Amino acid sequence: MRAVVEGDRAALVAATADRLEALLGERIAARGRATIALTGGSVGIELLAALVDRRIDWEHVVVTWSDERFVAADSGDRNARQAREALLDLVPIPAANIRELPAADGTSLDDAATAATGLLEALGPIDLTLLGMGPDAHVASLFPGMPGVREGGARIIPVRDSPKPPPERLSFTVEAINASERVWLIVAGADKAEAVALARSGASPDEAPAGAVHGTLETLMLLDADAASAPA
Ligand SMILES: O=C(O)[C@H](O)[C@@H](O)[C@H](O)[C@H](O)COP(=O)(O)O
Repeated sequence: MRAVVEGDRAALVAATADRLEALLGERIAARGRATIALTGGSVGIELLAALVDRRIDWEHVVVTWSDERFVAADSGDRNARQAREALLDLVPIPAANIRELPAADGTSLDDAATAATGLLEALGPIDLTLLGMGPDAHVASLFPGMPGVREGGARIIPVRDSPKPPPERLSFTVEAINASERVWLIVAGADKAEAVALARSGASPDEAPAGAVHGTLETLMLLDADAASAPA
C-alpha cells in the first residue's frame, strides 16, 4: 500500500481535495460519470467540506457510503446527514445521485442489509472508495476480528455489536471495498500511528482490517506526518 504523507491535517485535507477533484474530472471525461463511496469520520467530513468550492461537475457524480450507522434518517450520527451538511446540500448534485444506505426507520437491520446490497449492485463499478481508519485499524464498520473482514460472498453486512457506538451499522465487506478501482484511506493524528504501521506491516486482516483493503487499480494511504510517525 503506497503512503503519501502531508505535513499536517489541514495540508492532508487540502491535498486530498485536489486529488479527488482531479480524479472526478478524469473519470467523468473518460466514462461520463464518477461513482464514489464516501466515508464518515471527522477527516472524511472535513474532506467533503473542502470540496464545496471546487470545480466539479456534480451532475455526473454519484455517491454512496462505505458504511453507515443504522439510526434514524434524521439522526446527527448518520454519515449521510453529516455529508449533506458539509457538502451535498451546498452543491448542485441531483438528488437521484445520492444513494444513501438505508436508515433505521421501521426496517430491520437484516432487511436494510439486503436493500443495501441491491443498491450496491445497481450502482455498477465504483471508481473510488474513501475510508477513514480508527486507532484499532478498523475501516468502514469492519472492526478487528469481525465477520466481513474475511467472509466471502456478501458485499454488505449488518453489524450488530460495533465496539464504537452506535452498535448497529451497515458496512461494505472487504470484498466490496476491494472491487473498487481505487481505495484511499485518509488518516490523521498521532493516535493512528501504531495502526498505520500495523496495517502496512502485513498483519492479518483479523488484526488490522485496514491492511486487507486494496483497489483493483490503486491503493493509497493518505497520511499526515503524525499518522505516519510510527516505524513501519
Ligand atoms: O465508524 C465510526 O464511528 C467512525 O466514523 C470511524 O469509522 C471513523 O471513520 C474512523 O474512526 C476515522 O475517524 P476520524 O476521521 O475522526 O479519525
